[in-house]
Amino acid sequence: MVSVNHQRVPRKRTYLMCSPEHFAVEYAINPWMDVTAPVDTELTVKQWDRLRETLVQLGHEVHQLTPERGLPDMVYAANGAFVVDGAVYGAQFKHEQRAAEAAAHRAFYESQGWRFIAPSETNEGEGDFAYVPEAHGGLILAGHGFRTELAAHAEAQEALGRPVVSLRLVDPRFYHLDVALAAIDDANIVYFPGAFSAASQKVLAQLFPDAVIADDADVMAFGLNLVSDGLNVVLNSEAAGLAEKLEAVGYHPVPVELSELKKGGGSVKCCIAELRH
Ligand SMILES: CN(C)C(=N)NCCC[C@H](N)C(=O)O
Repeated sequence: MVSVNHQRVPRKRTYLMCSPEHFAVEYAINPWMDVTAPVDTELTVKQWDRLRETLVQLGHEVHQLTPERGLPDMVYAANGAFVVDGAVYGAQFKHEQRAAEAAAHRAFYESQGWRFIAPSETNEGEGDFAYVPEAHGGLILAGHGFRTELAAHAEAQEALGRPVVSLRLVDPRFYHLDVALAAIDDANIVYFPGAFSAASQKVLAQLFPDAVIADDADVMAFGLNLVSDGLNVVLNSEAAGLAEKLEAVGYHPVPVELSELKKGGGSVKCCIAELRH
């Protein structure tokens, strides 16, 4: 691949994470979860700590949500809400096993003085919503097909006052938008076209002609489940091919190992909610 000399500028972020001390695979609500596969809790906590330290070393602020016993998926903090311009659109989980997580997120945001909008439609927060602040004046990309209902996209638009572009996910392995698409800076994205319907692929190609296009190996390695500050892209260490593609266009890949959390069907992004003032 040809190396391009782009001047990428990082922007300091504020994140929310939730420690995996109660993480386990006790039920299977996505194709990646296998209740018979053992999880090493000590290693999970170690890998998660490393991820948190990586963000802090990159200069970001990381808040923590208190994990609750009996909510083994609470570590996937990105699913609890979607925050844009200081407003918080709360989650309403599809599966009852995760339903109680929504209240914990709401309590966090309300205790910190954020403007919280309670949802009446099923949606899984940043799992299915991404924000690209400088694309077309500030665009919300939203996934539906497996978890978040289409009606939640309209509700989010009313709650947050930004245009929402609905994208249909068609492959159950990529059941959340954030497995198949990520903002890599304030104006551009990386995505795996095969996760989307043909019409949604056309929409993405029209809106983001310069997007980085990921392949099968990238998405299967959970590479797109990343967080970026505009320069540094923190992503699963298994996604070496995607790291190379991003480096070739001027980003700085920061690989982290998250093998244990992949057993629950998530990686870097799922563990990190962005708090956007
Ligand atoms: C990248 N993804 C998919 C996320 N945003 N969240 C992971 C959620 C995993 C959880 N076991 C579940 O199935 O809900």
